[in-house]
Amino acid sequence: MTIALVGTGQMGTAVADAARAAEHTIGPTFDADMPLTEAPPDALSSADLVVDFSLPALALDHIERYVEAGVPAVVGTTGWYDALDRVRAQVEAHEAALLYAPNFSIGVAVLRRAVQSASTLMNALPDYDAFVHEVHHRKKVDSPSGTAQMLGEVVLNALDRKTHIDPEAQHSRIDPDALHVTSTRAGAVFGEHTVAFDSPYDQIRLSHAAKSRAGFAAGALAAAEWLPGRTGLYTLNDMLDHLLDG
Ligand SMILES: NC(=O)C1=CN([C@@H]2O[C@H](COP(=O)(O)OP(=O)(O)OC[C@H]3O[C@@H](n4cnc5c(N)ncnc54)[C@H](OP(=O)(O)O)[C@@H]3O)[C@@H](O)[C@H]2O)C=CC1
Ligand SMILES: O=C(O)C1=N[C@H](C(=O)O)C[C@H](O)C1
Repeated sequence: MTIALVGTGQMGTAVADAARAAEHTIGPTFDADMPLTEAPPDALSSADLVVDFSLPALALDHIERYVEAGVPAVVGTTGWYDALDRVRAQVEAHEAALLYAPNFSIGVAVLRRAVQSASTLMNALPDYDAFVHEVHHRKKVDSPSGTAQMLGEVVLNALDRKTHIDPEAQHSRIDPDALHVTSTRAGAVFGEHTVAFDSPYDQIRLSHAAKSRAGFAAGALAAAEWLPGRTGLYTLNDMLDHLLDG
């Protein structure tokens, strides 16, 4: 398969390494020096699929281009999920194929299921408060991380006593109805996510820590191999549900 890469930074490099190791070909590549938005309309025509790990601010323009060009796209770039309904409408109108995930690590997909189960139990246990915390490297441009937002929504949807996510630093007491989702940026941390449930008696923590970017790249490559031949808007969970649950 010939894979076009949009974004050749930390993740684009990891995906290229994984793709070459699996004997795929890296086709056209785009970055700040060769922006996709300024490339000719047929710039992706030699690719079977595009993998996008670029900048949150560019994601929607890139997605529009993939959909209109009819090239299947795996999108790892975070920070655009408020526009999900618009993207879904674009994908459906063009019968395009797009798979996105805030985190392509299979371990995070397992964590998500564990958080879902724990949160459902916690709904009946009002002594437990909940919070989400994430830690990433200093170069990360968006916060909270896409993964922390996703995990926060899983908790929010299961806990009737939480009405909204509050991602901001607090300068006064937090609203008890808010789910506090916080971020730390330090050093070269690949990505750590914790969902915790805290009671007067104990604290339960569900955590994932990436050891490198290889797990994200492997998940993105698995998605790239799964998507061609399908149409619609998919998440990594749809793919895993299909592979694991049949
Ligand atoms: N879903 C997942 O599993 C994961 C998602 N991510 C997300 O992926 C995104 C990228 O992360 P990361 O690789 O660490 O970031 P980097 O900053 O290392 O890479 C960003 C890339 O975007 C490129 N870029 C900048 N401008 C343009 C443009 N106009 N057109 C095309 N490309 C452009 C940069 O180009 P240049 O190199 O020339 O500056 C760079 O190659 C983030 O949103 C991050 O949150 C990260 C890890 C895992
Ligand atoms: O920018 C990163 O590095 C990462 N971003 C993703 C996110 O925002 O959740 C996934 C991973 O944690 C690494």
